[in-house]
Amino acid sequence: MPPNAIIAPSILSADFAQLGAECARTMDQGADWLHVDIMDGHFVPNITFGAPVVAKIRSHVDKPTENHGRGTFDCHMMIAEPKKWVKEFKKAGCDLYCFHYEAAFSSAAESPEQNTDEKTSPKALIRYIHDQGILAGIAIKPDTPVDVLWEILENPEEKERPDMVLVMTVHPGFGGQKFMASELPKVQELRKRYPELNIEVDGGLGPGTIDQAADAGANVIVAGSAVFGAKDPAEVIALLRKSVDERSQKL
Ligand SMILES: O=C(CO)[C@@H](O)[C@H](O)COP(=O)(O)O
Ligand SMILES: [Fe+2]
Repeated sequence: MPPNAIIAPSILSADFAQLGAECARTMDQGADWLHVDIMDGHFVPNITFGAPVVAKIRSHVDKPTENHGRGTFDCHMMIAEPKKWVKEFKKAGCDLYCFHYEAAFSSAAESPEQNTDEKTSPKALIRYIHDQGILAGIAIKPDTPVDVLWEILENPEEKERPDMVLVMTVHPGFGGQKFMASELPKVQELRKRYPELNIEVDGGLGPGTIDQAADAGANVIVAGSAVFGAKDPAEVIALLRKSVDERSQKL
């Protein structure tokens, strides 16, 4: 059976003028993790905020007492140079550093396939993140086939294997976009091969789309506009959790 449901509201849809209070309130409403979207204006056509803001909001939410525990800061790094920022985000309070596969290779290579530099490979970056004492996640955009992950997930070196895979269900860059059901076969394939893996979906998740994602096998659910735009965010969080927990029993 897949791991338990983890509901991770994306604070991209929160009121940025009151971020600390918004984060604390969302945790009180039943969130497990907070999903923190970091965008640099290069990897994606949008800019959010950096480590100093993460450090400030960290003080409004209790640190998790165990890996993957309540209060985990799940930092989704939509940035062109993921290795450069690991230490700073760890210092700021990031618990799970999720970088994009597409950004992990040396910037000198024109495409991941051209990269032959082991030091800048995804597995080297995962090892580096683990060496800082935090969890590592790897994300793929809609245009990236899931097959690129097999080699990374099958690595016999535990330190070089990710703790979570994020399958984007929108093109990264903005909240409030339409859910892409076309990405769900990636989740199905991942779940078939890795029954115990934390598989996160991000983009367009809410009451109308959760059942499809849960049926495919996703257990970590990011929801921004569906939670922060709801009249009753606690009800939406509970509904997302119920869908995942019920459906995961049938997988
Ligand atoms: O990473 C991203 C967007 O790039 C997401 O985390 C969004 O912020 C999710 O927002 P909704 O689609 O749930 O509104
Ligand atoms: Fe995200």
